[in-house]
Amino acid sequence: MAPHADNTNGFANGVVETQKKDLFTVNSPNVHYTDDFINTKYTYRTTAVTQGADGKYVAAPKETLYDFKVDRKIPKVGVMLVGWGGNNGSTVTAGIIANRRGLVWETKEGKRAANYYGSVIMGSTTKLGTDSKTGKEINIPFHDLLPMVHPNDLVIGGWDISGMNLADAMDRAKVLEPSLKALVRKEMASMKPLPSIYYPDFIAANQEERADNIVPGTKASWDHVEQIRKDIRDFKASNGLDKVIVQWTANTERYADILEGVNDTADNLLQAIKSGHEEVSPSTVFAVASILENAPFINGSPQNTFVPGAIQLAEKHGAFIGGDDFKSGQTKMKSALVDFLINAGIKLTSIASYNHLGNNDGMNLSSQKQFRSKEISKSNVVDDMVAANTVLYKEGEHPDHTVVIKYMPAVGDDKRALDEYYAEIFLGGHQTISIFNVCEDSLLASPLIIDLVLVTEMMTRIQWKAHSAESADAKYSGFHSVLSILSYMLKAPLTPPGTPVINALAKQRAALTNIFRACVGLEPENDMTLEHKLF
Ligand SMILES: NC(=O)c1ccc[n+]([C@@H]2O[C@H](COP(=O)([O-])OP(=O)(O)OC[C@H]3O[C@@H](n4cnc5c(N)ncnc54)[C@H](O)[C@@H]3O)[C@@H](O)[C@H]2O)c1
Ligand SMILES: O=P([O-])([O-])O[C@@H]1[C@@H](O)[C@H](O)[C@@H](O)[C@H](O)[C@@H]1O
Repeated sequence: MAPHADNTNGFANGVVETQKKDLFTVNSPNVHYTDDFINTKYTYRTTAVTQGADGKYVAAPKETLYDFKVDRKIPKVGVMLVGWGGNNGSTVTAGIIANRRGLVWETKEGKRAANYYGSVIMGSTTKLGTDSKTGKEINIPFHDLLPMVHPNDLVIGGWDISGMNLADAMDRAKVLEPSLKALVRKEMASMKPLPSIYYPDFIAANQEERADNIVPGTKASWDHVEQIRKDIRDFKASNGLDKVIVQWTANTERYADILEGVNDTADNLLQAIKSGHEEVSPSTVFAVASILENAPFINGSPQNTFVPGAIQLAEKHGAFIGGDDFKSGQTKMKSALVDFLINAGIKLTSIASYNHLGNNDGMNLSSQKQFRSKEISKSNVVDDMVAANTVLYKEGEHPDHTVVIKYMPAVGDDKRALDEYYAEIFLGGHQTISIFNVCEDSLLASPLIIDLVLVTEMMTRIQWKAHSAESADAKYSGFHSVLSILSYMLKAPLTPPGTPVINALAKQRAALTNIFRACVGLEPENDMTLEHKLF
């Protein structure tokens, strides 16, 4: 099918993928399909634990009944990236063009074809069940678990304080092969980021030289909120979109101070923006504007964009937010390795995480305040796994953990991550694991940008209500505004206030998988395979 006419950013719109044939249906009295919806009655089984006066635990199976409703209609979706002209923004844009057109290009290792490797939604599978005759596992593409948007159909636009068009930005990024760049250059050259807001105090001073595409004003103002809201509406209208998702892939900002009367509540935050308070960051202004436009907002960087007032505003408007900080390479590895070591009963006693990189992100992070934001997100990722193992670690005990990031221009986007994991093992022994991990950062982060969009968009089409006789006429609701289901893609998962943060990578993937399975009436995936043990 020929693509639609170019949009205002000159990015040829992929045609919205027609409702592809469902790969499977669920045969269950609890699942009812209509043309528009999948309606499911789901029994959520957990274990309620109480502790008696004698200190003994009592575990009781608990069942909660839910009704889920999934909208099967695949909408036309736009993604607006803040920092579109950056390494990640230009790379993910080129990647979607390459996939949509099925491009093949020459490299020194021979021909390479466009793919979505590194995307958990597009590049991995999930177990549907076992063949009723052979007992073999049947695995399906994760993307087929629910009626999700296809990334080839995404319309991309966005903002950047640098006015460079996306072809020149792609060259500046130095991420992609010249042969691939040549194939997408024309389309990329026609795309130019919208002007953005620039508050110098929030990012490194070394970023000033690229700030030639900015909206007037160097601190928060309500005009900035209204301008961003208008940009979102215009992008949606000019591309005939059903919905827009906004994602921050701009520079890492310093942390904002949490100030009573300024950003502690929704009303105070709105007032602080109107009064031009200097502690309101550009990313928080973008979050507020997106929330008010009911466009989900995802923060791919580590700063505390979601100050308490922003979270409260999202909850008030029933808008989706998610973050923080793409989990692309060194930390993704850590969240899997630490989970394995601690759950194997091996007492991790120190983690040294060093990396150097030479891209603009690294240059911004060479400034202490911006590095501090990243150090926090990279350091907290082991907390839940350590706290869960009271056999190895006493209350408050944890491994030493050091994070170092150095800017070395020569290596560009190809970050070098060096890690040492040092652990105590049986009878006073030690295990030392050293890892040298070259992460092509933008090629690892771009698929995460896509996954965050696909999952967030899917969540806008899933509703739930408690299942009971009384609730038969009750209204359906959306999931909580803070999308903790996105945690697999993020270093510092944002969760609804007062709820636990899970960093263990396997648990995060299981949560994503099993929530999606529940929406089509399937039990959580478990690997008991009793059918292969009890016979
Ligand atoms: N593997 C990864 O690349 C990775 C992993 C985790 C997090 N991140 C985070 O993602 C972000 C982007 O990474 P990158 O490598 O693309 O960085 P980059 O520096 O190449 O791109 C950032 C872009 O944001 C623009 N920008 C800065 N302030 C802006 C504003 N107020 N409005 C609009 N645009 C603005 C800059 O001009 C630049 O083009 C960084 O914060 C980085 O820490 C990246
Ligand atoms: O995701 P990850 O590889 O652990 O962390 C990365 C850091 O190692 C890198 O220094 C930084 O520039 C990237 O933005 C990213 O945060």
